[in-house]
Amino acid sequence: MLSVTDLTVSAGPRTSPIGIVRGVSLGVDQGEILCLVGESGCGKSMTSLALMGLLPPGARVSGGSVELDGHDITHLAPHRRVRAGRGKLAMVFQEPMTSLNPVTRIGWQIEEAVRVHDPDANPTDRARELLEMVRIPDAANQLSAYPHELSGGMRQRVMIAIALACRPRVLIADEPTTALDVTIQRQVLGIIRELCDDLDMGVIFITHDLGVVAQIADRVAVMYAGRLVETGAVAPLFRAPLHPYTERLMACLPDPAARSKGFATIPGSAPRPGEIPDGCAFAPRCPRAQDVCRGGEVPVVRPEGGRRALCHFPLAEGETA
Ligand SMILES: Nc1ncnc2c1ncn2[C@@H]1O[C@H](COP(=O)(O)OP(=O)(O)OP(=O)(O)O)[C@@H](O)[C@H]1O
Repeated sequence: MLSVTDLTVSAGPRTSPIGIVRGVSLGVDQGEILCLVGESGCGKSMTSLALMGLLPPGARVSGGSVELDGHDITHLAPHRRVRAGRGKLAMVFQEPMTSLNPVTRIGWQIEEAVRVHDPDANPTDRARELLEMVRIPDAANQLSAYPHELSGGMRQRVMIAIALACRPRVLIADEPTTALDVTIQRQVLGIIRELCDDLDMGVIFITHDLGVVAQIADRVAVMYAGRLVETGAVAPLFRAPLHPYTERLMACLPDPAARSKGFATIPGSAPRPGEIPDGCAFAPRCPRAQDVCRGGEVPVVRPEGGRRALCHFPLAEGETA
C-alpha cells in the first residue's frame, strides 16, 4: 500500500549535500504494523517527515520515491495531497501538548480536521465517533474539554482521533508513547493495534524501545546512520538477528535476572550525518568488523522469509556479535 524506494534525504548545499536518510526502501501493507527502530539521531523522524512531505527547512528529498496506493507522492506538498485526495497518510507525534491548541476545546480541534478532510460528514457527529474509536469514555461530553483537562494518555488518544479524521491508509506514529507511563503506554499500543486491524490501515511505528517493538510490531526495520541495516518479521528477527547492530541493540535491553552484571552498552556512538565512514557505518563499533567492512559496497544478505540485512559477516542463529 505504501512503497518507499531508495529514499534519500539531504541537508546542506546542493553542491556538497550531507546525507541524513540514505537509500531507505520499505513497504507497509494493509493491517500491518512496521516498527522503525534505531538510536537517537539515526534518521527515523526525518524518514517519516519525508513521507509526509513535512521536512523542515534545510532538508530535502534528494532521491528515491514514495508511492501510496500506486500514486507517486514523493514531491507533493501537503496541501496538494489533500486537494488531490491523496492526503491519506497521517502522523501522530510524541508530545500531544505541543500539537494540540491549549486554548481551544478538543471537539473543535477534531471538527476542524473533519471539515478539511471529510466535508460531507457532520463534524460534531464524526468528532464524537472518532473519540469513541480511540476509546475515550463519555465521548460526547469530552468534546467540550480543553487539552489541560485530559491526562497525557487521553491527549495522545485525541491526537490519534485527529489523525484518523482523514481516514488514512497509513498512520505514522513517531514515538507516540515515549512520554507515557507503562500502563498507559500499553493501552495506547492496544488502541493502535485495534485500529490497524479494524480499519485495515498500515502503521509505521517509530520507536527506540525494543520492548515496545516486541509488543506491537508485525515487521521491524532497524536503522543505523540513515540506512536500514536489517528488516524482517518480528519473531525471527528477535530470535536470530542477522546484523551485529541489531544483536547488540537487543543485548542492551535491561534484564532483571542479570542485574548484578550491570547494563550492557554499545561502545562508541553513532556517527553524525556528514561524518559517516565509507563502507559499513557500524564497522567502527562492531566486534566482528574486518578490513573489508571499512570501504566499498556492503553486501545485502537475503535469507528466507523476506528478511534482509546489510552485512559482510551476518550472524548465524544463536551467535552473538
Ligand atoms: N533541519 C535539519 N537540517 C539538517 N539536519 C537535520 C535537521 N533536522 C535534523 N537533522 C539531523 O538529522 C539527523 C536525523 O535526525 P532524526 O530526528 O531523524 O533522528 P531520529 O532517529 O528520529 O532521532 P530521535 O530518536 O532522537 O528522534 C540528526 O543527526 C539531526 O541532527
